[in-house]
Amino acid sequence: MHKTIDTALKPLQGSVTIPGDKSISHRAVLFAAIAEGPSVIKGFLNGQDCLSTISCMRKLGVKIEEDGEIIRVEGKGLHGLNEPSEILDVGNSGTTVRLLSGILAGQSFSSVMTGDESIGRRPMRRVTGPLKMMNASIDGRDFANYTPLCMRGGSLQGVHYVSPVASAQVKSAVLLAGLYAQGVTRVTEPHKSRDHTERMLETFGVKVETDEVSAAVSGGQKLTGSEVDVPGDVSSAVFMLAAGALVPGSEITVRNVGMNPTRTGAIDVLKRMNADMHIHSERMLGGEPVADITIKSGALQAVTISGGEIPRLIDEIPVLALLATQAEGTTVIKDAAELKVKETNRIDTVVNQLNELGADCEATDDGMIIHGPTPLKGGKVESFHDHRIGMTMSLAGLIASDKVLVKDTEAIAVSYPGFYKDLEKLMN
Ligand SMILES: O=C(O)C1=C[C@@H](OP(=O)(O)O)[C@@H](O)[C@H](O)C1
Ligand SMILES: C=C(OP(=O)(O)O)C(=O)O
Repeated sequence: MHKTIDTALKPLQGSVTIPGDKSISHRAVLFAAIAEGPSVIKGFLNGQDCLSTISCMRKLGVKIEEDGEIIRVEGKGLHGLNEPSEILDVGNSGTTVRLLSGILAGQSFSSVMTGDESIGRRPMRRVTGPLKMMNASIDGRDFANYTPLCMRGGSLQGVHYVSPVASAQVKSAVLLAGLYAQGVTRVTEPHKSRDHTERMLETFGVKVETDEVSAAVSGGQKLTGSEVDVPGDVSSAVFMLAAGALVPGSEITVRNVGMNPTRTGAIDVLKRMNADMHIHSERMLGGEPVADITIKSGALQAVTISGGEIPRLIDEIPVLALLATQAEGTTVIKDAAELKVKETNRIDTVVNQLNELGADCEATDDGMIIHGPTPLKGGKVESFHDHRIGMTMSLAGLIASDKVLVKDTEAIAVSYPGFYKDLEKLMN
């Protein structure tokens, strides 16, 4: 499916409510499945990735009822999952394959996970390595680095894993395996990654010990079924905020934005870019901070984005790059080599597709350099089946001088199925 985006002829106005957080929705289903007793998840994201998590857990024998944004899960307890008779298909979801690896590492049965072509290119040794250190038996292409992964676990031993990458998927997989392991399992990262696992394990009754860059659990702790309220996904909200910042004369409000400090790097960057933004109605929802954000369009300044800030905005870099094409000065994004192992190599795809429309971006080894402001022109661009690239290029179409055709936009349903509907609401 291709989508043609027309230049926005009038300012955006009004408000949208941001749908559920993808990271939190995955975790809610996974943790509820291995908890004892029923759980109810409210505000669940019905994106393709989270639906892949539901489908894998069903194949492991978990009863899950879907009722729009409300999901009911009959927990099976830590040791109640069944050996699956079919291959577990994670679709396009890195979070599903990596977090589920941690749970499957604790099962004495055999299971096989695979996913789409993009998943088949993403590195899995970062999780299978530490899980093997804990005593899980895992095989796959290139010595368990690529899917399909074949796992048989059980009898795990706790470890202190010092991860070379700041990755919440690695941290979560190891901590989940740690629930099945003898003794204490600790993960230390170079920078703090999103901490939804630590927060939600506590909601399910597990004691997690944390400090700035480490998290630890003791094995054998059971989870108790719970009620989870999923806040809106800040990663999706940033697309709407960018639309409001870019289309001249706009003033919009995005509601229900998850404001977990491990996720709000892009909000900090928008402030540094001088975006006219007001954060209000701050509140707590399901153990996570939430707010509404009003933004007006206006002149933007170039910024430098690097270091410990990168994990706090890793998924927002494509759209921040688009904003940088319209900012005064040179934006430098570095320390972001992780972008190369996402759904696409997001350094190359972002730089090449923005340049197709007349931007002035250069790829570097660990990021990109963007010279702005440059007017964007119409054209045909690829999403390469990467949801974040599809949304970024669609927003480029709003400010380009002519129509932009974005290819394969169905991928957007991976994280934000209502993206065009929300955008159209702001355009009417
Ligand atoms: O744990 C999570 O829910 C996620 C962690 C991040 O990946 P890494 O752990 O690879 O950094 C992020 O890019 C992904 O969209 C979701
Ligand atoms: C990288 C992403 O997700 P995942 O790793 O779950 O595929 C993303 O949502 O941008």
